[in-house]
Amino acid sequence: MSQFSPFFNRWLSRIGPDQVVAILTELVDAGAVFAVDADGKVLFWSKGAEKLFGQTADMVLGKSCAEALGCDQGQDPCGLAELGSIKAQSVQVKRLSGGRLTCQRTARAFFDAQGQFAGALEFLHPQVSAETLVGKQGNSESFHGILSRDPAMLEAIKIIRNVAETEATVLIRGESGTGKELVARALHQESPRRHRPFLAINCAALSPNLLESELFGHVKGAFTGAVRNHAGLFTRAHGGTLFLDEVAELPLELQAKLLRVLQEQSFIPVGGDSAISVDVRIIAATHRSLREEVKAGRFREDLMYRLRVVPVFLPPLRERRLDVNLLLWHQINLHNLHGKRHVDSIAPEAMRRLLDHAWPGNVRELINVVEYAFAVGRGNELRLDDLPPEFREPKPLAAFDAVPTISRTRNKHEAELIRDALKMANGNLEAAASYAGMSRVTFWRKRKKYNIEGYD
Ligand SMILES: Nc1ncnc2c1ncn2[C@@H]1O[C@H](COP(=O)(O)OP(=O)(O)OP(=O)(O)O)[C@@H](O)[C@H]1O
Repeated sequence: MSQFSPFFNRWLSRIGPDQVVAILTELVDAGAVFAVDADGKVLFWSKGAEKLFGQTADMVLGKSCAEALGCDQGQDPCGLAELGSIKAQSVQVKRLSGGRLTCQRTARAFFDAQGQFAGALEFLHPQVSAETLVGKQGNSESFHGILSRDPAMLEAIKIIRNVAETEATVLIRGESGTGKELVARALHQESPRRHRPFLAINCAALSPNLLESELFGHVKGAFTGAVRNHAGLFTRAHGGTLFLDEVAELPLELQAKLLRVLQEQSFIPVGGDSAISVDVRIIAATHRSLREEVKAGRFREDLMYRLRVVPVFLPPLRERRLDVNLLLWHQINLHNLHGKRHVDSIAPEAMRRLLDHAWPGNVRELINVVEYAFAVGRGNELRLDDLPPEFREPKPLAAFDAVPTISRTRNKHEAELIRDALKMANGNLEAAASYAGMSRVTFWRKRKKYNIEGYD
């Protein structure tokens, strides 16, 4: 279905397309939008771009965008004409006030009827450093947007760093929302293929026929509705990386076809009669055990060995309590940067619930919980009332826990919270109190109460 109503064009010409573009780009908060022509000369420079880079439209219109932005990325700064689109690329741009600013760049090229590059639309927004985002957290680990302090995650990051330079096929295992796609993107960014496309597909999301056509493409007339040739993801990802999410859901017939690409770097599009050669690195991901799938006869053993040359495991968030705090503050600081509310502490009861939560949706769920808290709550403290209902319901007591009193349960959580906070802060009381969402005095008092020593 078209995204436009049949009346859109009429409405657009009544208001004026330039007005609409200017207003639309103003709605994109904290970001710069600009358009360039086929020679890379700036045609449009949004108010956000003026604010972000300190250069008014008068100063840059008609200049080359490389000059306007002061990009220092060599001869072909973008590669955009060749790639067609760029997503979340990290670039350094100059500010009129001096200094350079690291931005995330997303861009889309346009091509005329002859297939010639006809210009592009770009969106840049400041990439805030992990240090700024995690604020009080101190020595955090951030790798291409992956934040973690958990030893198992850091191990996974180490493997990714080492394996990125090679051509090895990587299989990422982890529950939904643990960051499998983020990790796959990081691997691509670290690899020599970083200037080529990174494409992703969820193998569970499409019917077998559609999936085959999406992956391998089809030729005109291959089936009813195939009115023109369609280049599949393997063709479009040539030279780059293809991320196959939920690979365990790939139907058996497509598993054979995938195995062939991995072995021979070639495939035949649907309805085609000749093989196309490609150079694509595969990163696959699954929340299931491929071994179990092989045992159940649902997955080819030979393909499993081809895919899991380097297996990487991402633990669920409930097993990474150190990360819950880190990611919470990361998200809070993101909202603090852009929203009206400024949160600088978390009420102890809220913190306890957050640390105790099972996080079935992992980091994705945590992101949503913070968004919820900023939408419904007010004030500088994030309180229990700001959390979604499932956090506020009283927790059922475990059957084997012979009638523990509420205060005993609470004390246990509180003591654990204090121990965790001290560990995270390497014994620094000020930082530990802030992790636990308590004032320094309360933290000190509770620490005494539970007789928690060390870390000084
Ligand atoms: N360690 C992390 N640090 C920062 N952000 C993270 C981290 N892990 C995940 N995220 C964020 O959580 C969200 C979910 O991550 P992602 O899509 O990579 O998970 P996934 O495992 O691929 O999920 P699914 O299997 O459901 O597709 C994304 O917004 C991602 O940026």
